Amino acid sequence: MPEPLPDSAESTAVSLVGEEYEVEVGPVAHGGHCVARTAEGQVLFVRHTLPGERIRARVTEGGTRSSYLRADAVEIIEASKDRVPAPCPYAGPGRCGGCDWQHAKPGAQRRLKAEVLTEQLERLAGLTAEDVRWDGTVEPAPGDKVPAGEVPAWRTRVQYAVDEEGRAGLRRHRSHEVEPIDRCLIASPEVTELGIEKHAWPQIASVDAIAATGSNDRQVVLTPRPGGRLPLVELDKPVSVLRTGEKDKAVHRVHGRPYVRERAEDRTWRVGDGGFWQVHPQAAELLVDAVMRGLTPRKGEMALDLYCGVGLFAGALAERMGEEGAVLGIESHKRAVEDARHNLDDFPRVRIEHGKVDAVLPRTGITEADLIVLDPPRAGAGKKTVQLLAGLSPRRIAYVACDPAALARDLDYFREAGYTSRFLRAFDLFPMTHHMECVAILEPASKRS
Ligand SMILES: C[S@@+](CC[C@H](N)C(=O)[O-])C[C@H]1O[C@@H](n2cnc3c(N)ncnc32)[C@H](O)[C@@H]1O
Repeated sequence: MPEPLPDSAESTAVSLVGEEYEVEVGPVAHGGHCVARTAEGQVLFVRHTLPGERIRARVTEGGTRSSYLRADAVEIIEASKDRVPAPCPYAGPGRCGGCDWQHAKPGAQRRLKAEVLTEQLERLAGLTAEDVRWDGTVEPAPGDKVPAGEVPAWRTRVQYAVDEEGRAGLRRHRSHEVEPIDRCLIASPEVTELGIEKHAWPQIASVDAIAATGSNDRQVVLTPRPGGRLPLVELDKPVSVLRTGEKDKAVHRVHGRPYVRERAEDRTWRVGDGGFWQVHPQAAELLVDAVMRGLTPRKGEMALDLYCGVGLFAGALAERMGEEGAVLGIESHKRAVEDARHNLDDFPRVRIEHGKVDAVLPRTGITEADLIVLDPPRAGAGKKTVQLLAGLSPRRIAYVACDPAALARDLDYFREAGYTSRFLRAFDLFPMTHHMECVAILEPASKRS
């Protein structure tokens, strides 16, 4: 007999966790799952399946009164032609939550992501691929083509969780539980070489492993368990070690450099304290190229790089706009601001301001900009920021987005504010997962007509 849901607002709701339903699987949905319906009409979001399959789904979350249930495909009755045996031994119902599409052919993964982007644009913004001038494809990163049955090893940063016994692994889907692993197939060879999985990590809650692209810098950031002391770290390769503070969450140097040096655009980028840098080794170059092709910066222009991290797009813009050009970057992470200033100190007309975009931008007194790049975190920029940006009357805007839902919402705000898409491109910079990266180039709607 199903148990009552302990955390349900509905006192009469009955948990359906563990119940099984034989269902026909419908379309893919944002988040790495597909939509199905029980015979009673209740919506299921099912992982480990593909559109068109007939499966047995086992409920993992939800009850009789839930607006939807989450489930895993535990038996594939009729398989999709896009299905392959998952190359990773840790993928599957109840196992590692890191990848979503281990069981799908690479081309099919990109089609699924394209369907998700299409659906999000349509449902959240009423936009078609034609409206945003997108060719409907998700482009693979060059170099990610691997023989059938193999997996591109792209992840240059991996956050390992550590279980009670000190074993490194990855978190199970929507869980704090750890799936101990011997090796992550999508980790880059340089991360794998560190041998994090081979070591015991007593008193540690998580280990962030970073292998820089284009330099030999390797780093681990350790987060101790409450009251835990740091173990002596001796890894297979020389690494710098940082530690996250228990109370303040500040990052402290244990040994080695407090930063790694990444290479992109023929420059070296210092990234400190485990701060943001694109995870796929080709992402920085690929995104800069897409953004610059879209913006076509001219000598002497004035540009903004918002949510600028360590200054990647600011540097690329400054390089192209020459000595007369000027760039203002805005970034909320203090250490990233210091790094951006350091990385771009050879450009006298680049200024980096510290703080949140919507608070700092009005204070700068800037009333016009020629070009804007914005690369916000997953939540997107939001209506207020979009209105601020449109008010600066840029001739073009490059929106770099890691979440298709936030992109769709913000494109809708931009449309309201008079900016439409000149083109949109989507990139598969997170193979085997449901994530993707998009670049939308916007211009005043008046230009388009
Ligand atoms: C997706 S990263 C982009 C970084 C950079 N453009 C790059 O490609 O390396 C987003 C950045 O925005 C910063 N951030 C988050 N919220 C912010 C806000 N409200 N205002 C300014 N920066 C913010 C984060 O610290 C992070 O560095």
